Amino acid sequence: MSSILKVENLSHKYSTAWAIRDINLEINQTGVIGLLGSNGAGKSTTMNIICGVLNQTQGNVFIDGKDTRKEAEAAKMNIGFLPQTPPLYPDFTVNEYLHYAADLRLMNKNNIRSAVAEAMERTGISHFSSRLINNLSGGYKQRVGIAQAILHKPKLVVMDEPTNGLDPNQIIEARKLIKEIGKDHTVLLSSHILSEVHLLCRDVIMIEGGQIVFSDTMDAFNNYVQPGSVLVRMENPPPVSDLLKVPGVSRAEYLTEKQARIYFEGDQEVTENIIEAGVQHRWKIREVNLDKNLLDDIFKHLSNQS
Ligand SMILES: Nc1ncnc2c1ncn2[C@@H]1O[C@H](COP(=O)(O)OP(=O)(O)OP(=O)(O)O)[C@@H](O)[C@H]1O
Repeated sequence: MSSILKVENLSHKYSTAWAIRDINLEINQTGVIGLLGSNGAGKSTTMNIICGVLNQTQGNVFIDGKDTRKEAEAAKMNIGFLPQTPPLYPDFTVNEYLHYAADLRLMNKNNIRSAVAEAMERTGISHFSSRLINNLSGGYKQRVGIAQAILHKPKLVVMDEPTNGLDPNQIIEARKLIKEIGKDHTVLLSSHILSEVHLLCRDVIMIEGGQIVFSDTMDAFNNYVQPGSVLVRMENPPPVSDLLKVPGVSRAEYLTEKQARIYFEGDQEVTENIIEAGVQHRWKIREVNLDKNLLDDIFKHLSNQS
C-alpha cells in the first residue's frame, strides 16, 4: 500500500539561498503529526511544496502514491490545506464559500451539498451557514478554513500554524477540533509552540535551518525535551499565590508587571490548565509561550546531534 505522504530529498531555493535542504519524510497512519520549528526554519516552504502551492527546486512529493508534479490533480484529491492565512472570501456566506471550494476541488456535483453540510457539522459552523464570512470572529473564520480543508475527505490535511492569531479560548476550541480531525485523517500541523505540539501530536518532526533535526514519536521527543516553564502575558495578572493553585504549577514569578514565568514539572497539560484557570478567573491571558530561550536551547541541542 502507498504511504499517505512521502517526501524524498526535498530542497528549495528562493533566488540564491536554500530555504530547505534534503527533507525526507514518510507518513503511513492517521493522527496529528507536528512539524515544529522556530520562525524561518522552513515549515511553510515545506508545506507549500507538499500542497502544490510552490514548486520545489529539487526532490519529490508523493501523496497516496501520486507524484504531486506529474499527477498533480490526482494527488490534490487527497490533500486538504489550511495555509497560514486561510483563503477565505469575506463577501461570501459560509455556505457559498464552501460550495465554491468544492467546485474548485472538482467534486462530483451530486455530492457537494451533503459534503458541505457534513464539513460544517464537523467543524461546528452549521448555525452560521448563511452568515457572511466577513462577520465571523477569528475563531469561526479559522473553522471555515478547516471546513474547506476537509470538505473532500482528503487522506492528508496540512495546517500551517492553525492557532496563530487566535485568542486563548479560540485556541482551546481549535485544538479540540484538530484533535478530532486527526482521528480519521493524517494531519500535518506546523507550529513553533512546543506545548501545542505536545498537546496535539502523536509524532513530531523538528525542522531547523531548513533541515530535519528530529523525527520520531512524541514519547521519544519527550526524552529530549523537558519543558520546564512557560511565559504567560496577562492583562489582569493575579498574585503569584493564585498562579500556584493551578494544577501542575510548581513555581511562578513575575518578569514584568504583566508577564509571569510559570514553572511546572512533567505535566504536559499544564498550559491548558493555565489557560482554563485564566478564563475562569478573568486574568485576560494574551499570550502563552514556552520560554523562547529554552526552545532555542532545544533546537541547538538537537541540531548539534544530527
Ligand atoms: N518568498 C520568499 N523569498 C525569499 N525567501 C523566502 C521566501 N519565503 C521564505 N523565505 C525564506 O526561507 C526560509 C524559510 O522560511 P519559511 O517561511 O518556510 O519558514 P517557517 O518555518 O514557515 O517560518 P515562519 O514560522 O516564520 O512562517 C527563511 O529564511 C525565509 O526568510
